[in-house]
Amino acid sequence: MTWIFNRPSDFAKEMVTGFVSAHASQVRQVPGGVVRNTKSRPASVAIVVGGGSGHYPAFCGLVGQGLAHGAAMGNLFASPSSQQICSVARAANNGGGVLLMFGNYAGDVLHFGLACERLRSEGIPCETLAVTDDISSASLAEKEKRRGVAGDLVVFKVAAAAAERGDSLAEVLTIARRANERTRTLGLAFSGCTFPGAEHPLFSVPEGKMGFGMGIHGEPGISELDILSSNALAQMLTRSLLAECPDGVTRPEGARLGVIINGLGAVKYEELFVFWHDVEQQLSAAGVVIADINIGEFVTSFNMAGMSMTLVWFDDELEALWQAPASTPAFSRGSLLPQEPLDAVQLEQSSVIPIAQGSAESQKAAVKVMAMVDALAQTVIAHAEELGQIDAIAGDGDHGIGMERGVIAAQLAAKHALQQGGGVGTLLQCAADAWADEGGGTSGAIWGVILNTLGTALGNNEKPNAASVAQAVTQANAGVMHFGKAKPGDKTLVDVLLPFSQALCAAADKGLSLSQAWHKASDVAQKSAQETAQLLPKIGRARPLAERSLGTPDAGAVSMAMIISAVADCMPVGIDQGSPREKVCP
Ligand SMILES: Nc1ncnc2c1ncn2[C@@H]1O[C@H](COP(=O)(O)OP(=O)(O)O)[C@@H](O)[C@H]1O
Ligand SMILES: O=C(COP(=O)(O)O)[C@@H](O)CO
Repeated sequence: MTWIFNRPSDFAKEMVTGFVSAHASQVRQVPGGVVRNTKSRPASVAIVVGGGSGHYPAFCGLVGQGLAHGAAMGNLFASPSSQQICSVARAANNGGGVLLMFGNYAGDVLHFGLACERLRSEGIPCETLAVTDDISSASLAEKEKRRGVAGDLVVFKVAAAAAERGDSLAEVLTIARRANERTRTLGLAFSGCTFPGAEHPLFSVPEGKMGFGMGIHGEPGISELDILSSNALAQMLTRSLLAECPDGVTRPEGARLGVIINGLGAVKYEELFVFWHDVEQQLSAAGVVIADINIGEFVTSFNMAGMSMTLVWFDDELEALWQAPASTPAFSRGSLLPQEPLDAVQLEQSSVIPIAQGSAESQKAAVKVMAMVDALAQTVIAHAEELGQIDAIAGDGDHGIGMERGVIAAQLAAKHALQQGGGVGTLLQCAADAWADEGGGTSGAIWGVILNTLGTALGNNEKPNAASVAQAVTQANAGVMHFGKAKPGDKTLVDVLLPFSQALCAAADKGLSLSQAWHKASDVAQKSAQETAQLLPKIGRARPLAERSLGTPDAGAVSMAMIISAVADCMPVGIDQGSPREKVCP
């Protein structure tokens, strides 16, 4: 459990504020995260890392000279939003472009990808790299699908040292990719983690067992085994890691390796030292050269009991960059002359965007849309625990928490837009940004896209009708598929949104009123959500354990259907009249 907190929902924000004030000589807070508080080499590439909170020292603890220039921080186990990432990247930019780096998680990939596009459109050269060191999360043949865990540190550090020596953005990206290619991690967990104020652990491991290969958000491992002695664990992890030599290395004998023994939260340093004593013997017996060893906490899983072991297969350049000096709140090596502190600068403030006024008709419709937002928020909040339980079957169990955070923020932002005279379009767009910002994770990014597209399509002039809503939902679905790359049948919310949009279009074509069309399409959505139980996930957190999810519907599909149904309940059938029309959707 978590012992020290105020309001659970304030935990991540208060943690960053406390961290910054404790390390003010090295870092300063900006909207969305932290940046170095010391001057950087002018025109050098800025390394901006990030991801969910709850993984300290990832990610804010790794900001400082010789390592990251900035860290974008989301809520607990939820990626930061693209707006938060852009804000940190702008503050960290030294004029040499920005490399965004993160672990390969769906939410991070979506939000950092979007941030990269935005930064480029602002004229800031930008690239992304998703770290993929966790060998338990996908086979070698599909290594681009692997998750990023403690290897994050290695890839961030190598890239930062290359940026520090003056490499261009393209050169930094190349060396970071090589570091990622040559870094492998394997971990395990003995018990789950419990968030502040939560009554139950987010995930758990059966008593006396260990989740071999369990991920840092509790993604179920490859297998559940009886707990072994340190010596047996060392044999198992060393053997598995050495079995995968990177390209260009034919055998472990003689290879120079960097080793990281990483505590995942509740395991003590003393235990890690016992484990290392056993690993060292295994590595020596295998004939490798132990070029460097780090033991401690580098990427954690909040208060989960577990540990991981990372091997970095050095070449001369990687080893030199890894060994280059660095000084951050949580990771230091060598000695560095402290850089001058940054001048007090005008930092980007969370921008207050003026609310575009809606026409009288659209403002009137916005009142109804507000009632729908209230209703969907109530539904999500009431079912948050159930959504988390569905997500925990093969995912990470945080779908309910993330959706709850998202809808509460969306509700507040929508109310503000309505009070300021916004029409339907503005109300939905404000709700979209707030949802993406506060919800984070994959669902935050996706719901941000959905509401933004609906808002843009419906605008602030006309009263929405069956045809305009059907077209808007069709565009929203296209946006989600383009952005998230999920296809029908991949077991995601697309398996509800697509048939829903098609049914809505068909009903609008027949001339049904908006409420009639929505009710009809809602029935299709409910059925489609249940049908996802028969699908195997091909994308997202649940993919590595696809079989476990067979028989259980997809969490995002279920919440999507719930929301559609809550909106339907706000539309009494038969009140507004429709009339036959031209074909509404392509
Ligand atoms: N690429 C994608 N496109 C659309 N929806 C997706 C995609 N990946 C995952 N999802 C949806 O997101 C849901 C999980 O949301 P959430 O819990 O916020 O994600 P995370 O896995 O980041 O914690 C899944 O149940 C699925 O419906
Ligand atoms: O904690 C994380 C959240 O990832 P999502 O994809 O948003 O669930 C991740 O940032 C850790 O690196």
